[in-house]
Amino acid sequence: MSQKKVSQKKPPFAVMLVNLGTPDAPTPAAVRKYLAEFLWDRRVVDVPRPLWWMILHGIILRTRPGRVAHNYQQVWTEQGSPLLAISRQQQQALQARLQDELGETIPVLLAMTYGSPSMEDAGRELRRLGVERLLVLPLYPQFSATTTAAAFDRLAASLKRCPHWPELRFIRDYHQHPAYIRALAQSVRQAWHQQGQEAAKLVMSFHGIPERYARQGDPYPRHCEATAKALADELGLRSDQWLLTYQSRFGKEPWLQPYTDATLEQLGSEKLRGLSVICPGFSADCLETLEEIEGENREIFEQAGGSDFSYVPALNDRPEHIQMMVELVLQHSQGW
Ligand SMILES: C=CC1=C(C)c2cc3[nH]c(cc4nc(cc5[nH]c(cc1n2)c(C)c5CCC(=O)O)C(CCC(=O)O)=C4C)c(C)c3C=C
Ligand SMILES: [Fe+2]
Ligand SMILES: [Fe+2]
Repeated sequence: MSQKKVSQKKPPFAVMLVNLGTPDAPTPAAVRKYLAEFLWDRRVVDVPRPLWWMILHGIILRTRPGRVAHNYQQVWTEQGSPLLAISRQQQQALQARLQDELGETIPVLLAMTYGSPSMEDAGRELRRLGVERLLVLPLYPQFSATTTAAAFDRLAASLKRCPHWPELRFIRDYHQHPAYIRALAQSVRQAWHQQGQEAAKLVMSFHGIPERYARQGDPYPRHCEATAKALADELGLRSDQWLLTYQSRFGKEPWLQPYTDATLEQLGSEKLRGLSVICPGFSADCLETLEEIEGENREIFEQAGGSDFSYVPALNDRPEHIQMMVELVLQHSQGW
């Protein structure tokens, strides 16, 4: 969006939406560059550096980018990567809604932890606008050190050589926020209304992390469990109507379980008719939802014998999602 159109009067504060980041193009070279930055972060992979450098550069970055670039090609849009295109829509919609709500321009910037737009890009824009207070909203409803803390590290690194710090507030998570749970429930009800009936089962699939990280204290699985339970309660589901699973496993060590793909294979083999999958931890549709769930996991379920699969899209720029962001911003900017 055109951040240059913002008026010259100093805004009372600005909001920075943060998400993971995505390759610049669905090509092996661009995916290699993205994975090289992302997978080098110790918050993401904590294997000792010399060994990890050899594995990453000697094996993973030689073999994975070709296959993953092919996957990105399946979901790429005219506006580029879905994650970036949808994040831009969220940015525009939030700025417009804040303008309506507060009657003044609150600049909303977008920054990615990896790749572009970078935190430095956002920092330059903040300086141009004369912003002195910054509210950072990482679009990860559930806290994990692998995502939320990594975003914080990246922000701190971008400020290391910055002589003009803004006052900072950082939203840690919103995994049980009523407006978030309501928005998720509404998206499920709408999907079921459009398909003419409720699904027999709702699978709530979250991105996984290594089990070891949770044992070391990452509260992420507790946050996912709380979100899933709150969503099930909001929808009035019985305990046999929903399941919590974890997707996107990477590497050889055990990740959080049950795994989404194994669960869907099992449900398919039981000849389940009517399965909806929602991914509440993804605020924007991306490779992991569109290709892995709507593509790959649908196929696993159907090939095992299941039928009537549906994927409930991420909250993206749905009005209830943007309203939730407005509520978070108003709550966390008090006194500014
Ligand atoms: C290697 C370890 C990984 C951890 C830990 C991890 C945690 C994690 N990731 C997300 C959200 C997203 N991940 C996405 C892609 C993606 N994730 C990993 C690895 C880990 N993620 C990889 C290697 C990739 C790239 C694709 C691939 O090579 O398979 C994305 C999608 C990005 C896009 O461009 O669309 C998101 C979003 C969360 C929420 C999370 C922990 C809670
Ligand atoms: Fe990931
Ligand atoms: Fe994946």
